[in-house]
Amino acid sequence: MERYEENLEREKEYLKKTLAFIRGELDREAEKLTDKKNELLALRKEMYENTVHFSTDFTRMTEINQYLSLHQGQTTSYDSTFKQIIKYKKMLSAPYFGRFDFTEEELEEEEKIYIGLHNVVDAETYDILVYDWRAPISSIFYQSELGPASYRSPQGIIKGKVSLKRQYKIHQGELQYYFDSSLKIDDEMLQQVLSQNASPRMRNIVETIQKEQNQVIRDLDNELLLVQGVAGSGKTSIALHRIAYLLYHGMIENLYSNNILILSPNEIFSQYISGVLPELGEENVQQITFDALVKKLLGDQLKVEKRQLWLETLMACNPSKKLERRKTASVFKGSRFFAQILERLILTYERKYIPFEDVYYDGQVIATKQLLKNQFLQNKIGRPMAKRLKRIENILLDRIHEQRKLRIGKIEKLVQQMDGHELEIKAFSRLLSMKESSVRLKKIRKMTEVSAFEVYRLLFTENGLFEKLAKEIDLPGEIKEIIEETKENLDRGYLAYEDCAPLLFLKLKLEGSDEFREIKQVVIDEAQDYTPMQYEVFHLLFRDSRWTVLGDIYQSIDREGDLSLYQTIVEIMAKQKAVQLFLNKSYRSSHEISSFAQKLLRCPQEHIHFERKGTRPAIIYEERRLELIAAMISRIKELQEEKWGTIALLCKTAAESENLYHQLKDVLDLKLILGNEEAVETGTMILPVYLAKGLEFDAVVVYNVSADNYNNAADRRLLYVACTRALHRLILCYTGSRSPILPD
Ligand SMILES: Nc1ncnc2c1ncn2[C@@H]1O[C@H](COP(=O)(O)OP(=O)(O)OP(=O)(O)O)[C@@H](O)[C@H]1O
Repeated sequence: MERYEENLEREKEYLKKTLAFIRGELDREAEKLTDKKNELLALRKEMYENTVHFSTDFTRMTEINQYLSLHQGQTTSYDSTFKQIIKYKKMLSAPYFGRFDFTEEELEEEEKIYIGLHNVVDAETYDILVYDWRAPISSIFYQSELGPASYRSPQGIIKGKVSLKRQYKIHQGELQYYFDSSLKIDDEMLQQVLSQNASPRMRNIVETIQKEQNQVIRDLDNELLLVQGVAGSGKTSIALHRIAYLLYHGMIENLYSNNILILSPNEIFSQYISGVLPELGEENVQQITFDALVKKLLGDQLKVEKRQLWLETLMACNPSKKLERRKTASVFKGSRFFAQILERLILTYERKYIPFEDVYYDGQVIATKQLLKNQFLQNKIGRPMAKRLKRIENILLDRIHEQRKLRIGKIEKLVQQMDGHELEIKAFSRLLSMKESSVRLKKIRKMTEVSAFEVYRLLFTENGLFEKLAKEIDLPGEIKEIIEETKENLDRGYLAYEDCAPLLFLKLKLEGSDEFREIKQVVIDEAQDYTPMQYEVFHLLFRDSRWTVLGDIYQSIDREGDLSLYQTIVEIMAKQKAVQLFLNKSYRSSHEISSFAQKLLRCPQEHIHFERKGTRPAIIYEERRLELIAAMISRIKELQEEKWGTIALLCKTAAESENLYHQLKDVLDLKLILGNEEAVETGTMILPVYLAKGLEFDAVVVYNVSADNYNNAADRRLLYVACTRALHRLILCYTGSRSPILPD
């Protein structure tokens, strides 16, 4: 104890010194900021006074440009000082959270390495008071135990010995306590973090990143990193910390926040995770949902079914032959077999369906049908079809242009012979020529314009074409009906959710795309929710990107998922260096909730839960619905009195959520979430399970777990998702007969 007190004093001294240094730096940076601001204002004034505000004069333009580039440089410098100030201010509350003592091999001196959110360096003495958690040496803190340890530095592997590992609880600049951990980042700290209330925004976990998580965060070797992790294993958290890590190292490799893209399941989720990167001192990166991608690439011309509507249809408890067929169609259209059919469709279209014709100009053939076709089919560098057709169009238009003068001359002669145009021969001739050109252009474009939608439609409308292209491919039993139903949809300009990815695939193959050229890193969360066809689309869109793909096959709600998905992704992305990692430990739910959720799965996964004791999940049964509602109200009121920050009442569908909301809203303080909200806030809310994917709540009440509502394999996975959203309390309630999925 005496020793602890002694060390505590020393640690307090170090903290005091570090804080004093940061305050000094803050003052200096603040001064710099004022100077930079004044310089910027002066430059703006000078620019305003000394340059013209509008000019087509080249020399004046260069002058303006010089000012603009100076202005841009000064603004960047101002921004970087401003960011540094924010970083220092944040660090005043807790400049670091851990320390380890390291002696490098062949060096005598032991170094005390303090780890925090950012580097704190004394530029005069070169002393590093705090190391950024992402610095190469900091990996030891997450990765190594006491004893021999090493880390990868830009100069190679550095070996040495760790003699101490310490963690601190610093609050508002005060050291409250510390403890030494001999083995791993101590459970005590993690216990504390995990016993907190859930937050409506995801938090950073930088102080307690675990060894297996650290491996994912710091992997720089692989171009494709796949992570299968159980519910609550930290996949989303890791994805965001990985982005922060990549950005830190990106300073060397020119990777900036605008080069990274997160594919997010929905807008609520996007909002939920949007705080982590700024908390880590980084700029947020772009997030996009699949629906938004469809809109971006296809525009507004078609009526497109969004994922949420598809899920709502899927979850509805009125099974019909049509719905079963749609599920089959959705699996098939999401498969690589269908991608193969679409590839064959493109080849067939190229050879048979482009209406090449002889092109005439001024009574002469300027290109024969055969010549055009030959030119088009010559494609040694694998250019997309639309680009090759455009090239042909340009060649034709160039040829026409060459002969246009002659043609106008001829038209003028004809006009001269006409009555009534003697005074306007030139103008009238030009008008006639323009009319001719417009008719001709239309004719040419009939050959050279290709619409992905029309090509897709052809597959379902042209008699026998689908069967012909599907040779040696196993088709679903009801393919005729599926073709017919797709045709009906397309004929009325309606694109079902399962047709979105195939149409995008076709469009990207036909036209190519430069839309996301700047993207170098794509992060896909909830990877199990995308079909192989969607991965084909991502591959075409983000051709030169590296990938971090994280998912849990047990949480796929619209299809049966299995581990083969990851192999499929490896094949589609075709990267030289790919690796798959597994995360089996879950951190979200209490021990009791985790064990309960595991029992829901028919084939329990390899799963370790973090030992945080809680209350056993409760299952409420009432004979009548009204009694059930009354029981639920009283339980939710209890939860509210217990002061849980976020309480979610989860229903199977949006329709059920809405219904229940209207029955409860006068007695309970609660919000209805149907997917259009900006974000989920604290309080009690009611929402469909599929919208709660990826989120978490202190307490979860799952409504209507009856045999009618939850009975098949898909319901099992949905219920698993629902239960694994809970941190501290889980209540399930039903009336009628109990779902057979629930454990005894
Ligand atoms: N190392 C850690 N330290 C502290 N908290 C952690 C750690 N790892 C995960 N958590 C916490 O566990 C919870 C679950 O994390 P996260 O949502 O990232 O998991 P997930 O694998 O994406 O979950 P799911 O697949 O169920 O949506 C979060 O509250 C997160 O803060």
